[in-house]
This record gives sequence, C-alpha cells and structure tokens, in this order.
Amino acid sequence: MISVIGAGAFGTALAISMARGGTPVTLWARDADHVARMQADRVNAARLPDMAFPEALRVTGDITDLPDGPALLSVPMQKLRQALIDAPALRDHPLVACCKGIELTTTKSPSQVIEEERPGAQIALLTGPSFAQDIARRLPTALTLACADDALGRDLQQRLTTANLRLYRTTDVTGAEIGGALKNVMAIACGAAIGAGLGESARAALMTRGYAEMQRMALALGARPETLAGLSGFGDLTLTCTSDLSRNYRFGRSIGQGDDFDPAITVEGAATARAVQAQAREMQIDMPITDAVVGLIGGDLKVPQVMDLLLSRPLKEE
Ligand SMILES: NC(=O)C1=CN([C@@H]2O[C@H](COP(=O)(O)OP(=O)(O)OC[C@H]3O[C@@H](n4cnc5c(N)ncnc54)[C@H](O)[C@@H]3O)[C@@H](O)[C@H]2O)C=CC1
Ligand SMILES: O=C(CO)COP(=O)(O)O
Repeated sequence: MISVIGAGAFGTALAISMARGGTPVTLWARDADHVARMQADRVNAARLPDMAFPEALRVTGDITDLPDGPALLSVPMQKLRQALIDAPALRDHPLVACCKGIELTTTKSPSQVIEEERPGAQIALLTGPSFAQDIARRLPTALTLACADDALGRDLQQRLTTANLRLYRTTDVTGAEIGGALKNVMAIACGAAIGAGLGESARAALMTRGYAEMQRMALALGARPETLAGLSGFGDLTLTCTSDLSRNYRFGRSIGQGDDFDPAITVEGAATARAVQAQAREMQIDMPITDAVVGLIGGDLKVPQVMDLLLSRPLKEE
C-alpha cells in the first residue's frame, strides 16, 4: 500500500503508474472540491486530463485516512514543511520526498526539512528525469531512489518500481538532492539564453558550466561525484535544459523573450536559485550561473549583461 500526498502533476502521475500494477494507492489532496471532482470523474482534469485513474487508485481529502506503507510527499519544495505540519497523522510512514529544490528560508534540502519536522523518521528521495505526462502515458522512465539506509532503500526500490518507472538506488541523498535542485536553476539559464536568441552553442556551454557548479556545491557538501553523473544530476539536467515540457526552461525562455509567465505555474528553480546563492556565499563557493539566474529573475540583470559578465570572467582551466 502506498500513499501520495499532493495531487499535482507529479503526485497524480506517480499514483496512476503505481496503481496500474494493482498496488492499492491512496492519493490525498487538500482541496475538498478537487477531491470531489477526482472522485466523481476518476481523472485529475486540472493536471493530467485524459489519464483515467486505475481501479486501485483511491482519492481522499482526509489525512487520517492513509494506509500504512510509504508516503510520497509530492508538493512543491517551498510547501514541504507546511504540508508536514498540516499532516500530523503522517508519523510512522516511511516518507519519500518527491520534490526538487532547497528551502528558501532555511537553505535546507527536502530530507533535512523532513528530518527537522519528523526527527528519526525513515526518509528517502525520489528524483531524476521524468515528466509527469510521460509517466502517466506509460512511457519508459528511469529515476533515482536515494536513501541513506540501504535496507530501506532496497525495500522502497522494490515497492515503488512499476512497469514504466525503473528505479535505481543510491545511499547518496545529498548528491541526489543537490542535482535535482540545481538542474532547475540551470534550466532557467538555458531557457533565458534560447529565449534571447543566443543559440544552441550557448546552451551547451551553460549546461556544461552549470554541471560544474552542481558538482562544486555537491562535493563541498560531501556528495559522491558519480551521483552527479547519474540520473538525478546529469540525466535530469539534460532533460530539463532541452525540453519545452519543462516549466523551469519555459520560465527562463519567457525571461529571455521579455514575456510574462503565469505565476501560478510551479517553477522550483526560482526560489531555489536564491537559496543556493545564499548557501554558496556562506560556503564561499563560486556559482556564477546561479548568481546570473538570481539577477535575471529579480530583474536586476538582462540577458546581454549576464553574457558580458560570464564572458568577461578571468580565463581559467576547465
Ligand atoms: N511535474 C513534473 O513533471 C515533475 C515534478 N517534479 C517535482 O514534483 C514536485 C511537485 O511538482 P508538481 O506536482 O509538478 O506541481 P503542481 O504545481 O502540479 O502541484 C503541486 C501540488 O501541491 C499541492 N500543494 C501545495 N501546497 C501544499 C500543501 N501545503 N499541502 C498539501 N498540498 C500542497 C497543490 O495543491 C498542487 O496540487 C516539485 O518539486 C517538482 O519539481 C518532479 C518530477 C517531475
Ligand atoms: O523535474 C522535472 C523533470 O525531471 C520537471 O521539470 P519542470 O519542473 O521544469 O517542469
């Protein structure tokens, strides 16, 4: 039995994929109207229209109505702490963070926020390259299941793998979290470059130097380099920086084109860029692309200024 907390695009896609194999899945949403509509229509029309719920998927708005077994926390990173505060019934479940980012107010990662709110809980992270639409459409996807406790990680890997969702395991939670958080920042940078007409070569340079920033921060925090080279780092960076399906990439592109962007759309990289910048400054780590993204989002910098700043940095070894 599996619970999914948050009926956004990702939570709904995971619930559909896991229930298709016959595993009983309970999808919890906080909005009563949304719950009633999903129960009546057996579809999440707001996020994944046309993706019918399998029989084994049950929708509830009652947080005390969750079965035993792992709970997948599928809410935006900046809402994770509040979701845990609002869900005191979630206590003995293994908690699997499904969000990508760093908390702006504390510079904590998903697992650190969960540990603060539920000291001693069994904690894991599900991350990696996957669009909700692809998972729900049964297209093949491969993700990282990160868990410091290898025995728990093995158990969750077995329970959460589905016919189209293949999970690879790691105990390097820090590496997986930093990869997932920072790839969104780099996707905003790439979107801005493409939106401003700077071309594919500029995007490749930003992805590669962005990857160097991801590594610099992750290794300083004790992560393993091979984690950054895996699905949660390189894999997700590639997907997010090159696909129109990515909201972070599209947000960046709107900045590059000087267009407005719907503030209701979840763009994890925006708050995370500011959180990472603060953390990097404290740790004295050089993160020029992250700095540029913060400047672009705040309106302090325009794309041509950013390019001048990045291109005029002192020449150095790769
Ligand atoms: N959409 C995608 O393709 C993927 C998303 N993710 C990650 O999943 C996380 C969630 O993203 P999406 O589902 O796409 O966002 P979304 O915007 O589609 O949905 C977010 C959901 O969280 C709910 N929510 C917000 N605050 C809450 C709270 N305090 N308590 C309970 N529920 C709350 C909202 O009502 C909404 O249903 C993000 O960190 C994202 O990076 C990861 C992989 C793929
Ligand atoms: O994390 C994702 C793909 O792995 C989804 O990316 P966006 O949040 O940019 O849409």
